[in-house]
Amino acid sequence: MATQARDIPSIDTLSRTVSNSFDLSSSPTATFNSPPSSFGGLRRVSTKQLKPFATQDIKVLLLENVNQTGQAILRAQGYQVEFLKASLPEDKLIEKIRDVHVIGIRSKTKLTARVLREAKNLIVIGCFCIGTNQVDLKYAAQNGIAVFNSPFSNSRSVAELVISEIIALARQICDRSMELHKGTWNKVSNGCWEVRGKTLGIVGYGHIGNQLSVLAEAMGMSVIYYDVVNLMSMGTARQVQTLGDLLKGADFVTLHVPELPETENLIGATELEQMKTGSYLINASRGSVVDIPALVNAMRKGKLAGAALDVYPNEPAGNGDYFTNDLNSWAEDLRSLKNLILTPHIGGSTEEAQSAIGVEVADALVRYVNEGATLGAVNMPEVNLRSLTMDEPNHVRVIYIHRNVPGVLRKVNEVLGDHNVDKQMTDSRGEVAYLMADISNVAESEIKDLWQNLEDLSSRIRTRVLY
Ligand SMILES: NC(=O)C1=CN([C@@H]2O[C@H](COP(=O)(O)OP(=O)(O)OC[C@H]3O[C@@H](n4cnc5c(N)ncnc54)[C@H](O)[C@@H]3O)[C@@H](O)[C@H]2O)C=CC1
Ligand SMILES: O=C(O)CCC(=O)C(=O)O
Repeated sequence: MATQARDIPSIDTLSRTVSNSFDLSSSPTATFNSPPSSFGGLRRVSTKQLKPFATQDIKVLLLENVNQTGQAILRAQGYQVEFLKASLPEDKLIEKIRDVHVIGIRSKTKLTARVLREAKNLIVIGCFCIGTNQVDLKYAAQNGIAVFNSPFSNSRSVAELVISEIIALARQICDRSMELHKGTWNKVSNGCWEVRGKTLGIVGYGHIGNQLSVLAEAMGMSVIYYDVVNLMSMGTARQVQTLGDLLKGADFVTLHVPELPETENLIGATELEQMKTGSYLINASRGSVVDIPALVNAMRKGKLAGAALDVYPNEPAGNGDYFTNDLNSWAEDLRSLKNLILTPHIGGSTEEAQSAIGVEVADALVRYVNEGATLGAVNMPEVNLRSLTMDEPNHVRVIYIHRNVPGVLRKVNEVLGDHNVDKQMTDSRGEVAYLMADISNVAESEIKDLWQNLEDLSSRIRTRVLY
């Protein structure tokens, strides 16, 4: 287990001053941590803003043009926020990540074990997107770094892009438009179809697949779907038992699965061969899901009448003229194909989605940094306690992320034992467990010892004491 840098500053800087207090209506944590109904309804209390360090010492690095809404929330906390429009190459990322407590990324930045090993101060990662395949989630958890994402704020945007592509492919709109841009009038109906009455096959019937299902039926399409789990159908959609059944039955096949070892090249030469002649393929999931040379082949042979790709195995770090063979060896082949829509990973790129994602992920980061709450984390157990209040001035919140091995709780409670444990919650996820306890009557002079005693336990991954 790598040794992490310590979260806690010297006792001299451990001030008990609560410089910002909020009442229930203005606290950034109020809606999240309001007392449960078992506490007798909503009591108007002043929640205490907890501090692991002075908030202005928290360094945040935001990459990939994270939306302004997210930046504003983080800056309002007083954190130091550095914002960059593009992602960084690995060497530059390693240089920068050494210094920061929080990093915000989108789908491009790869937070591998090699990068995270250098991130000695990092406590939390915010993926301002749905996919988290770009982060080594296991390594992060084993090293006490929580990861948050936005599980559905851009689902609708992706579904709407796909709907537009279904019609655009059926009518060859992009080719006609490109021709006319070049001055050529080409009025044809050959190979152009209505979508009404056609069958849409959805692979991966999650948040995006569901939205798409409803929209497609509203246009008069029949919907079939394939998923590795049994799921309730929307409307009159029908789940099929195998991918082969879906490929054989659909006029349009659209992919909405996560990037996993099992989904790599999910659609290759064999699967393309199973599709109906003259059908269409759409991929707005991840570039690894389709074997692109096999797709080029299927299109050249006329097996497919068209395709739309939004995602690619290698994507550029930022905007510019990068869609060439230097990045992906088959880029020129793709560019030469007819009725092939190529978009630069914009499925989730709408004002609505990006602004909602900015708020959702930034809020989760603030809750985690300031209060230790892991609700919504994708790699840690979900743990939360109601907020400490201003009526509890000598309370501290202990967060102990540890290896999930027998006997830890006994040892932790021995350390906490001289104090009153007001509330405590612990949960585990695989090899990692997360304990949160609010303890009372802690003198300022005791905080550092408390922290040190927990750090000295052999099961420790990371200790934070918020006060
Ligand atoms: N192009 C873009 O801008 C965007 C792309 N995405 C991608 O779309 C993916 C799907 O997003 P959501 O619908 O929100 O995810 P989700 O998690 O709600 O749904 C994914 C579904 O795929 C199923 N699945 C997993 N492995 C499968 C397999 N081997 N075969 C068939 N089904 C399988 C799951 O059971 C689940 O129902 C994301 O993981 C992300 O990679 C997401 C948002 C934007
Ligand atoms: O907007 C982005 O950068 C990524 C969108 C995406 O692929 C996701 O949300 O998983």
